Amino acid sequence: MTTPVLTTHLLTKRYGTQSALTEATLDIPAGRIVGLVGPNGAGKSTLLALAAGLVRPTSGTIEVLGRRPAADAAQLARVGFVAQDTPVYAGLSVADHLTLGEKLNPHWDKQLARQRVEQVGLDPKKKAGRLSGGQKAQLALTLAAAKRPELLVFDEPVAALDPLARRAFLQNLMEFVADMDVSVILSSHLLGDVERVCDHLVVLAESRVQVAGDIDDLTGAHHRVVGPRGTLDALPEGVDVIAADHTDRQTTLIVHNTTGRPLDLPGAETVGLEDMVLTYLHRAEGIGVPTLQETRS
Ligand SMILES: Nc1ncnc2c1ncn2[C@@H]1O[C@H](COP(=O)(O)OP(=O)(O)OP(=O)(O)O)[C@@H](O)[C@H]1O
Repeated sequence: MTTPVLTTHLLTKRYGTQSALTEATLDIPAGRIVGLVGPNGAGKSTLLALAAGLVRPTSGTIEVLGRRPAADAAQLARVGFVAQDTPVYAGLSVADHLTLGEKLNPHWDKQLARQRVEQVGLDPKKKAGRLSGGQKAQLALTLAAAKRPELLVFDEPVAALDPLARRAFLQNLMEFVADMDVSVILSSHLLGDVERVCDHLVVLAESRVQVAGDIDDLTGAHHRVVGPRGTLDALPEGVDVIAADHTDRQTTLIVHNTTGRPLDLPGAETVGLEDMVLTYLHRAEGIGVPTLQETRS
């Protein structure tokens, strides 16, 4: 069996009295492109920093590729991490970055680095400070990729990019991931991007994991059920109500069917990824399901 890419158990990180991540329990299989979504301050960067070994847990456990994050040089080499602001050295040229990468990384893939720079049209002589946001993101991806990691971790890789550059970057990332046999975890505010690129989802809000799993499984297991008021009060065991809205005559529920069997309720229809995620985010904020319609307008 392949080692999971990320496992956490009751993982908690506090800064003083501020809870950044609370009792997160996750088990993410290898080979996925994982989208980590949630509002500002939800704990996404904290989870990624814990995975990269940049910060230590307050309590609970975390393993990345079966080992403690940043346990030693060998473990560091297995993970490529690109922080939120796609950090590059403004005063160094693109070529200088590749030289530095080669010096610092034992498994540096010189050919891959050179090829990618050429393929995405970066001028090796250009100083990184003069690159556009998209080009900086491409350089940061190249540096992380040429380490030949087993896991690439990106904190909001496309946040600074315009829609076209974003699409190009994500397309390029997908092609490259398919070629390289690498797992990816990326955080994003953009559900459309996550839907296009990712096959596994973690929703964080209020420092807690709200829901996690393979996207196809999750969207197949979340349903909107509408029925006359009073008829949906008793649901089968394993069908959890995520949100409920009642009018005088009618009840609308969003349910998570955890039974593994088809949901046998009249009028049930699956909800899309966006509605599912918004339902969890509203629930975390204590807002009911009726706002689903409002959020669309
Ligand atoms: N170094 C720190 N010191 C104190 N508090 C911190 C620190 N880092 C994060 N926090 C707090 O922890 C919480 C989670 O922050 P985090 O940066 O992980 O959220 P996020 O989901 O990545 O947010 P965003 O989408 O805005 O980047 C926030 O309330 C934040 O203020």
